[in-house]
Amino acid sequence: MSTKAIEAERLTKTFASGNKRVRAVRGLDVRVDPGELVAFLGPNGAGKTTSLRLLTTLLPPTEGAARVAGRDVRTEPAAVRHRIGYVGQMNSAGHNQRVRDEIVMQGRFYGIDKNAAAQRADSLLESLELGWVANRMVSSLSGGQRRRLDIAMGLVHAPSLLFLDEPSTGLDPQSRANLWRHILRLREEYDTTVFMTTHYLDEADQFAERVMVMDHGRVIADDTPSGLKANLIGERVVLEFDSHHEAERALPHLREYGSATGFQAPVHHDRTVELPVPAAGSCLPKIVLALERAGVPARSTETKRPTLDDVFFVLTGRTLRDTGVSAPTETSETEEETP
Ligand SMILES: Nc1ncnc2c1ncn2[C@@H]1O[C@H](COP(=O)(O)OP(=O)(O)OP(=O)(O)O)[C@@H](O)[C@H]1O
Repeated sequence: MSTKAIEAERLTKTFASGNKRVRAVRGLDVRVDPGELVAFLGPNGAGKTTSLRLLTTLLPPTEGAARVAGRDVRTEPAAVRHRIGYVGQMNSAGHNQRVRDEIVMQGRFYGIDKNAAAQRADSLLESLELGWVANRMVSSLSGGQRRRLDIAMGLVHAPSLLFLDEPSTGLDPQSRANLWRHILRLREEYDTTVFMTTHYLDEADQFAERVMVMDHGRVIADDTPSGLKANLIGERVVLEFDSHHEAERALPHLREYGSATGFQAPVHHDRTVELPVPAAGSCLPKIVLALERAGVPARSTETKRPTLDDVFFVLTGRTLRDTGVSAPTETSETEEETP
């Protein structure tokens, strides 16, 4: 039996849209180990939500197979649903319910008895720091509290695997940070595997153990954030010289150094030269020494480390902004503090 939390092979979804066929997901292969936190990134329309809906049995695949939480999405969809939590992009809780009642009701929906559902609700309310709003109406919660309630509802039946579709979209930076603190704590407390989509590359970089990038329905990269950055971009050292002329004089030495070590060509701009290197820590002292020996010492040096934005650009030819994803919403909402 599979020990993977998610194991999908050649998962495919084709939609009929008028007389056209939209190939939203084209042969998705995913393997996620228990306990991993995987971020699924991609431009708008890349196929992320459709993939999540296939893995959570909300959509049947056109082709391919997947086992999620040990069960087959085609033949055992009910068993899969019982074993996973899914938090979609829209809030699911009812506005006119009290927060705690909403979680208990969700637990009852999953067949948990009344006492156990109440106990679970209390424990989740505490973990997510929502205990003090337990008796408030859902409609009175802030955006960040609402999102945490969604997560509590997704976890009420103690699933080992949680799918989150853009959990932090629309939250202000403080609420995003707060939400993340809770997601990470829940992982520690309950050992939950998390598979999530996000448009915030900084979040994926900081919190995900693995990043999968999807474009045009296919996974085009799958690695740790640092692996993606090192393998696709590498680091760059920026050398500043006393003048444009000095920088020009240094160029042949840097080209020579670059070609001897297999680096890409240096880029000259006014008094600075930028040189791609695999690891600045070990290369920089050698470069500085080579320039001193050649009589064109650098005035200052700086190391530029790539971001996931750089990776995204190299992979898709676009920045997330180009793809139509709006910048983080700076809402005026401020997360209320626990009194
Ligand atoms: N029910 C549907 N019928 C027809 N086409 C669909 C349907 N659902 C999704 N699509 C199309 O499938 C493609 C992938 O959509 P999907 O929502 O999975 O992308 P996404 O990566 O989640 O995008 P976003 O970042 O905007 O949420 C898009 O071209 C979309 O228009």
